[in-house]
Amino acid sequence: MLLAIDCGNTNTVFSIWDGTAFIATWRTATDGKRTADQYYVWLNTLMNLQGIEADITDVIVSSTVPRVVWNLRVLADRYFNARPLVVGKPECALPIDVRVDVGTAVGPDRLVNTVAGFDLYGGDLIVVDFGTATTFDVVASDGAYVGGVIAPGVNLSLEALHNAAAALPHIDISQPQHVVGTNTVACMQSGVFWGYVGLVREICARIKAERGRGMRVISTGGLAPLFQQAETLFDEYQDDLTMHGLTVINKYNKECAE
Ligand SMILES: Nc1ncnc2c1ncn2[C@@H]1O[C@H](COP(=O)(O)OP(=O)(O)OP(=O)(O)O)[C@@H](O)[C@H]1O
Ligand SMILES: CC(C)(CO)[C@@H](O)C(=O)NCCC(=O)O
Ligand SMILES: [K+]
Repeated sequence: MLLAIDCGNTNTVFSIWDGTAFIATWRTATDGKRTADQYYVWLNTLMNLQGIEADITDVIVSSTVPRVVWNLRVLADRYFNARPLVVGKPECALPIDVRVDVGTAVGPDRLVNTVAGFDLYGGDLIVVDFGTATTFDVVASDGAYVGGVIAPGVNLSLEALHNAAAALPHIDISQPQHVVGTNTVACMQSGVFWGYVGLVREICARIKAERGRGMRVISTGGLAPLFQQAETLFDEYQDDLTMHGLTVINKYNKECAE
């Protein structure tokens, strides 16, 4: 079985893939100081609690935080006797081209989302991921990653308001009843919620115009459904898009090795 690890700047998600389905998914806060032993105790406890007997033979990692990779490598080696595939490293082959400026290191999560989007929906896509940052990945007709857009994440924007302005509280995002807020929280929610609806719509429209073609918009990330409820911004929502991409990349590398 495959242990797929998607490490973002805020959260790290572990999923176990049995070759057909994900049999378990667990989330923890990303922490560069967590050791391999700590990861294993945590994973093993959850597996036992849920009665999951997983014979993990392969490990694949996508990490936007370089310093956690070392401990995840030790986890794979020490506890699963596996040499992990790390997306973005030369030994991890990708089934897509990456067409960006020379010397540019594209975030591995964006490459994985591109692979997943192309696998599920074909080419000419915009993949929008609502994580720590809100990213837009542009997928060409042949599946290549050809660039994109990075905007501040929804929660990051709310935190920035709170951190910078003494009178603004820490709040969670939700869809406000009205655009015109009549209290501080409603004003902040309106600014970020409707601001984001506009941001997504404008960026997708400009990408389509710049590329001179229609493109399907695929969304992923915990906050995408909240936006989709209010306005039709996306053609498809795929909750486990990044995890799906990791399984595709793992399979591709196994086939290449044969
Ligand atoms: N149904 C939901 N309603 C509201 N918020 C949610 C829901 N599901 C998840 N979230 C929140 O959405 C956020 C986005 O989750 P996601 O895994 O896409 O990115 P992240 O973990 O914040 O960022 P990164 O992947 O960069 O670490 C998380 O902070 C999570 O708490
Ligand atoms: C933009 C983030 C933070 C989104 O997770 C990540 O993909 C990243 O660190 N990217 C590196 C820069 C780039 O993708 O061009
Ligand atoms: K993510």
